[in-house]
Amino acid sequence: MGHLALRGIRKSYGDVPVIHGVDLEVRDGEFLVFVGPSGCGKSTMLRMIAGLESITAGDLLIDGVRANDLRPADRSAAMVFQSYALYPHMTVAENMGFSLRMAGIKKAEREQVVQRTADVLRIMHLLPRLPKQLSGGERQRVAIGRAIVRKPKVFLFDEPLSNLDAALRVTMRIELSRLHKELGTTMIYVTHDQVEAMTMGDRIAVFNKGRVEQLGAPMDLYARPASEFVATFLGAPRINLITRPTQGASAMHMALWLATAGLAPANAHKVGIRPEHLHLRRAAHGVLAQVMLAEHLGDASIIHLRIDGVDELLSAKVAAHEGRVTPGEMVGVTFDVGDALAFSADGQLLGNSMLPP
Ligand SMILES: Nc1ncnc2c1ncn2[C@@H]1O[C@H](COP(=O)(O)OP(=O)(O)OP(=O)(O)O)[C@@H](O)[C@H]1O
Repeated sequence: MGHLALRGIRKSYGDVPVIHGVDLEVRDGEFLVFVGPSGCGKSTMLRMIAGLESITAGDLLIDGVRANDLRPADRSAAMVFQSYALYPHMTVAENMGFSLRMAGIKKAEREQVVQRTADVLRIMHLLPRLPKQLSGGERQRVAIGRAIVRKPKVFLFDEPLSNLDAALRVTMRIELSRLHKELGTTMIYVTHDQVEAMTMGDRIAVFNKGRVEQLGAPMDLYARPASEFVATFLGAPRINLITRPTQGASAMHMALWLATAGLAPANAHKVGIRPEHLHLRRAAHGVLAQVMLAEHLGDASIIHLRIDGVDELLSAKVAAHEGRVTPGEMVGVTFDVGDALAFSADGQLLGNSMLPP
């Protein structure tokens, strides 16, 4: 089992509160991602679960048992860090077996567990090596192996892939997802990378300034973000936000607002529309825009557009054939109003007049 309940968790450093009351259930066997911008408190939250930071107020329950005052070693939670923290003078096999040795497990049994774990992680060939003889990705696998041998109820990952290059990060993402399926152990994974969050999590908790802003399945959060903050944080390029035009706004700003916010509630302050929901047409169709920059990615293009009187550029993500435009060119922008999200002046998703129920 590996069920966690966080009830009203708060954390202050001295007089400074950094976690303002988090309530969260982590299901047994779930892969839960904590995501959010730098400084929002996700690492602090993870470290409180691990027992590396004290909990100022609230209750942490692991399988129904209050764990606030348990020592890290007694929580059955294994943490994997961004820096691998391997013992440099020990071989991979010794590193992986270290916690078992400390627990007084006999050599033969230790070796068996290490071999089996190395097999799962596909690092059998690395067992005799020293950490300095490993690549970054291999070191990270060993660090994970060292956590697995302890058979914890929950794995805690603190940005484990951020020291790896882009290609290796993709490979390790897939590896970790496979490992999660194979082990079926509860995992909590901290990252500021929304792609990792979207692709790895069964559910995502989006943190903002020491609070959980929204919790849910990745695609639900993407399609139905509770706030402007969540809408902006998930998705790259980021969602386009169009502010309600005030008196004296340009005709094109008015046209853009009416086109996107046609069905929005009367108190809509901003409308968001994702780049993949914008389409480019000839200038006579839709809202008139000028191409400022075209980024061709091969399979798709990101087109940055200026609309007369609108401060921020809009970005459109279109198929390569649709993206054959040149800077300076005038195009028409169209979209399906059903794809637009309306937000109130305080950034909350409004009504659902534009979304299917
Ligand atoms: N030991 C500490 N003493 C005082 N303040 C701290 C301490 N550790 C963290 N903080 C503060 O608590 C807040 C949350 O920090 P935390 O490291 O949890 O953020 P994070 O979301 O994990 O950010 P990052 O992605 O940059 O690691 C920050 O404002 C940080 O400055």
